[in-house]
Amino acid sequence: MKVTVVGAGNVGATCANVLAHRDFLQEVVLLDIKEGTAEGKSLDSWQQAPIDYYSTKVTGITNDYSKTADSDVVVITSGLPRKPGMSRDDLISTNANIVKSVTESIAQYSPHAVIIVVSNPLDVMTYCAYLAAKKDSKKVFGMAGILDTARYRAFLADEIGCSPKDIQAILMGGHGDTMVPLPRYTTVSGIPVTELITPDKLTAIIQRTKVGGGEIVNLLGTSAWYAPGAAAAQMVEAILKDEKRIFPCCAWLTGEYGFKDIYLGVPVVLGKNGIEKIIELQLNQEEKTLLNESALHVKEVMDVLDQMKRVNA
Ligand SMILES: NC(=O)c1ccc[n+]([C@@H]2O[C@H](COP(=O)([O-])OP(=O)(O)OC[C@H]3O[C@@H](n4cnc5c(N)ncnc54)[C@H](O)[C@@H]3O)[C@@H](O)[C@H]2O)c1
Ligand SMILES: O=C(O)C[C@H](O)C(=O)O
Repeated sequence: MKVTVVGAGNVGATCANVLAHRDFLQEVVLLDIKEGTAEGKSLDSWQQAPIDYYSTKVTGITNDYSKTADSDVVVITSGLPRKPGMSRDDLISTNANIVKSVTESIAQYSPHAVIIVVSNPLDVMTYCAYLAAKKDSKKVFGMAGILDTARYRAFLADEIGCSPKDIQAILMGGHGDTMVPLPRYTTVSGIPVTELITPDKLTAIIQRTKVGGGEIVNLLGTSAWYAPGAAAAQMVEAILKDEKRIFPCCAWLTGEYGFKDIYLGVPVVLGKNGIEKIIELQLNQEEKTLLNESALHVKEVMDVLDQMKRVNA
């Protein structure tokens, strides 16, 4: 089993480090375009191994894709993060070029790899990787829903005064302010969340979740990495261990939920073949309306990418 993480910045290095801590792989390859970055972080991670008691070695590489050959899973985190005042969509032109060229190199050396995209704007960068990889959409998908759901669960745990471990939730839609947390599908150890929290508090938490990425950008001047890196690692583990975990992921829809030819966050089953199933929940009218709004926004930004491709063709 071989895993490559492209981009040894905050998210990529965290993802590789979390995978090393899980200790089920021999090696994680970490690649960056900037000389020394992946090598330095890999060395640091290896020096943590005797302390934290793991044997997975992270190998750092500068841009030599031959060393990533025959990866089973590749996580793409290369690209600019946003700064305060920016939206994720503002990153489209820079990151589309990066994601396209990285995906082409990955496809050349690891034609059978499952590709997990993390770079923003997430839904559209996943589409960009899908176009560049020219492979089954079940093997090209994006990480966002696990992170967004984790934020929602963490905020609920704070409010209810319980462990975040006991909160189960699902969230759908694009990775942006139009994402759709689903209180009807949120429980606390089996108890409907609405029995433990007032409607006003729940509405406030949903709103905070939607702008959860921006909250961190405003605090740090760059975007989050601990939870995003761990979320991507959780997807890698589910695939390589064929766990059949159910997670919200950014998946290519071919009619599910009434949408076609769009990447959007939906619940899926993750296993050794990538996305093994898209789960279709019964949404009520309000939920459908919110999901439609979110899909419309994602489609608009996908159209910008298609337009950029026509101009550059
Ligand atoms: N999907 C999500 O939920 C989510 C969460 C957090 C961050 N992100 C996104 O992930 C991306 C990375 O964020 P970060 O905080 O790690 O940024 P970062 O700046 O810390 O790291 C990005 C790394 O990519 C590298 N890079 C740039 N071009 C490259 C190329 N062509 N090939 C290889 N490496 C290249 C850079 O040298 C840098 O080390 C951003 O686009 C950010 O918006 C997404
Ligand atoms: O908010 C960002 O720009 C990064 C990421 O998408 C996040 O949600 O943390």
